[in-house]
Amino acid sequence: MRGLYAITPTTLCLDPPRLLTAVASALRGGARVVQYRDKTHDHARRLASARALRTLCDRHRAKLIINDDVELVLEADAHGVHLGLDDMGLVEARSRLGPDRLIGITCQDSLARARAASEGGADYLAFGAFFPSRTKPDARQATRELLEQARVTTSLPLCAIGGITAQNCAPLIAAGADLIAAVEGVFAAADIEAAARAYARQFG
Ligand SMILES: Cc1ncc(COP(=O)(O)OP(=O)(O)O)c(N)n1
Ligand SMILES: Cc1nc(C(=O)O)sc1CCOP(=O)(O)O
Ligand SMILES: [Mg+2]
Repeated sequence: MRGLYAITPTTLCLDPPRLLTAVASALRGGARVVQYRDKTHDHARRLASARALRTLCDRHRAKLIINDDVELVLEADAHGVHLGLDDMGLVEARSRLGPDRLIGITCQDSLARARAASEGGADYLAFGAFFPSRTKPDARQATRELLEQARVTTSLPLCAIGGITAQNCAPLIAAGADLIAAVEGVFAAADIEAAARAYARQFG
């Protein structure tokens, strides 16, 4: 797993045709992972969108990760789930999803949490927020030095998130980030494909 990790804004999820058009643009621009992050509870719409996103991601050989919702991963046959501190625990999620689905874990600014997630069988570790984020203004802040420390302690893919743009992500990649996750930097752009391509270029 390496490259741009594009995360959908909830507002866009309310309009499935626009969501699919926007995600298709991000994928054409080179996004390698897509996270369906929809904080609403409209199960029918969420399931239909997740299924359509899986088909779209397959077409681009990209991975579809579902935010928070392990059961939706199974229903939509997505590639995996992203779990934070308030979500289902890693042990229970692994037992529900089996060995082949991906599980990403939020570590915020904690190497201890990263170690526990790694030992518990996570597939990638997410650190953040590296910059102020309008999507999540209250996110804890993480540093580039923390990412460097994580890099020497694990070979799992490391994901950096929080206020990351194509212009500020290079030092994070140099510090060891395999995945750069972004919401606003991709989906608030007037030209989503070009925005995604600008991130993708940073991976060389
Ligand atoms: C790639 C990635 N990293 C971190 C998060 C944050 O997850 P979480 O702390 O569970 O917060 P919510 O996204 O659920 O509000 C993420 N979603 N993706
Ligand atoms: C969903 C999320 N989690 C974060 C964390 O630090 O765990 S920051 C964040 C929001 C990322 O959106 P943007 O790219 O618009 O800042
Ligand atoms: Mg969560």
